[in-house]
Amino acid sequence: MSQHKRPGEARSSGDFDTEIDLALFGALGDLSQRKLYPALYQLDREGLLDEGTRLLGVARQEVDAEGFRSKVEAALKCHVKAEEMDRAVVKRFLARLDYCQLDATQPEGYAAIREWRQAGSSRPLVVYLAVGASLYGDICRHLEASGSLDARSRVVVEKPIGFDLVSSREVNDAIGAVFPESRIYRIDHYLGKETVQNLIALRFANPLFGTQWNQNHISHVEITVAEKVGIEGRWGYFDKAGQLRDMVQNHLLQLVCLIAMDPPANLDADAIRDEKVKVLKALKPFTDDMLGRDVVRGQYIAGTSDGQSVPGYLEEDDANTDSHTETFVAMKTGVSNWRWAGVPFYLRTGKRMPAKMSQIVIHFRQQPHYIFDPDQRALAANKLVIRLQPEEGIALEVLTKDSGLDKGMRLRKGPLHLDFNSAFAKSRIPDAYERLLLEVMKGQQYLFVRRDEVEHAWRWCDSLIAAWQDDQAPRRYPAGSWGPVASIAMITQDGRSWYEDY
Ligand SMILES: NC(=O)C1=CN([C@@H]2O[C@H](COP(=O)(O)OP(=O)(O)OC[C@H]3O[C@@H](n4cnc5c(N)ncnc54)[C@H](OP(=O)(O)O)[C@@H]3O)[C@@H](O)[C@H]2O)C=CC1
Ligand SMILES: O=C1O[C@H](COP(=O)(O)O)[C@@H](O)[C@H](O)[C@H]1O
Repeated sequence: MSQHKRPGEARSSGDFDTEIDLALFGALGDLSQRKLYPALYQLDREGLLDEGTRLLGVARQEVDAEGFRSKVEAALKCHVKAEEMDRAVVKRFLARLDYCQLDATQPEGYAAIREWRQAGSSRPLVVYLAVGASLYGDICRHLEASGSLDARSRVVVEKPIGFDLVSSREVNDAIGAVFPESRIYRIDHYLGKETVQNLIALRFANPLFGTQWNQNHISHVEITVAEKVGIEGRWGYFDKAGQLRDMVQNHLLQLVCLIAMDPPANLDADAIRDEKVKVLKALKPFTDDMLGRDVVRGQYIAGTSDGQSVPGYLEEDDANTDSHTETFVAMKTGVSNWRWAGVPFYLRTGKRMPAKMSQIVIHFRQQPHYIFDPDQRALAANKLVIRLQPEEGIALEVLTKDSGLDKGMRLRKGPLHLDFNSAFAKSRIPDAYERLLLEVMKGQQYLFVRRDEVEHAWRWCDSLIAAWQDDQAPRRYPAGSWGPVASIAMITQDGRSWYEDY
């Protein structure tokens, strides 16, 4: 592999082993425009796209190659910061693009993909499926039947993989009938986030944490993934899913895995994924009696966001006013093994919360014998706050003596803070999709989800969904609040509270 290039400089052929051709299905959709083109452009700007790399956009709309390039350019203008737009790189990036109009369910158009492949070099083909999962099977089959694939072709698929365990198996079977597991890249974009990756470094490179990371030293773990946005025109999709399927089954459970897993033998994809699967298998299943106590479902009603009035979930465009779909979920769960016995994991995630904020808080146990002011006892435990977004960073809350002659031995809480933006100010923090696309090009799978992970995650969620069948409507919470009051009661019943130093 060669040296890293300067921004704006493309890699030349033979430089390294990430030369690919990319066929992007769903090329005119929201994900492609908001995330994939900006990420690919940034990779090009960083000199990480090989000179010969080409992209074929595939969608149903009738547009010629020039029209397609104009749409992609517009997407870049909209989603890349003005100061990061480099005209020469934009020109080079657009020149890589071509377009193929087809209905992915019909076999006819696929010959054009094979011809596009044959007109290129012998680069491996990466097929990115930025379309609904119901199309994955057809696309894989038609690609194979048309002779567009070879033994090096890879496929990238987006979440959600199915709707439950049974449907996820159908989707995985359909992809697996064409691609072996070693060439399937299931995206969970949280795994591409800088701080999420840092969990591995934090836990396994620092002996300080390695020795403390278990039920002897940790009292409980909190994970909050709060979103400020509402449904954003996605009611049709979201109402069938709900926040449990949309966020917990994938992103939050991946975070639980990275926090709870045992050290892998090495950094190979399967070594890491084997450890994650052990965590998923050890997650406490839900039983009926836990529903009222350990799980809170919520749905937002009208409220405010950034000082503006916003509608409730049932008043959003296309809404069905009877819907019981949850836009918020909080739960107490656990990992039933020696490392984590008796350590609750409190999870919560919701739409239309006051802020976009994702963080993990590791609460360490108190000292066995306390010698300071009894009034300060509640203070006396360390917390490790891992901030995933925004303002990525890690802070360890430690206790020191308050300064001043008149303070006696008063304790004061303060953070040892590593702010990624200022600590690594010279380098831009890349978007998750940049890293994930680069890893696909390199053929590295450690940031992607293996089939058994998806299925164990569904099995656990299915146990909760089954118990919900007879549950009453979700609890209401005003848009712009931290969720239903019951989610606060859920944690306070254990003598704890959600960490609020946002
Ligand atoms: N948007 C997001 O932020 C996220 C999306 N995802 C997943 O990514 C996938 C795509 O989502 P999103 O971009 O939002 O979806 P959109 O509905 O915005 O876009 C869908 C794209 O698929 C194309 N398409 C649909 N049906 C066919 C067909 N029969 N033949 C050919 N092309 C077709 C559409 O083409 P045309 O425009 O020509 O009709 C369009 O380009 C979904 O699986 C979604 O769950 C996952 C995480 C986040
Ligand atoms: O996968 C999804 O994630 C987004 C939240 O992602 P983030 O990177 O902005 O935290 C969520 O809004 C969407 O509903 C869900 O499908």
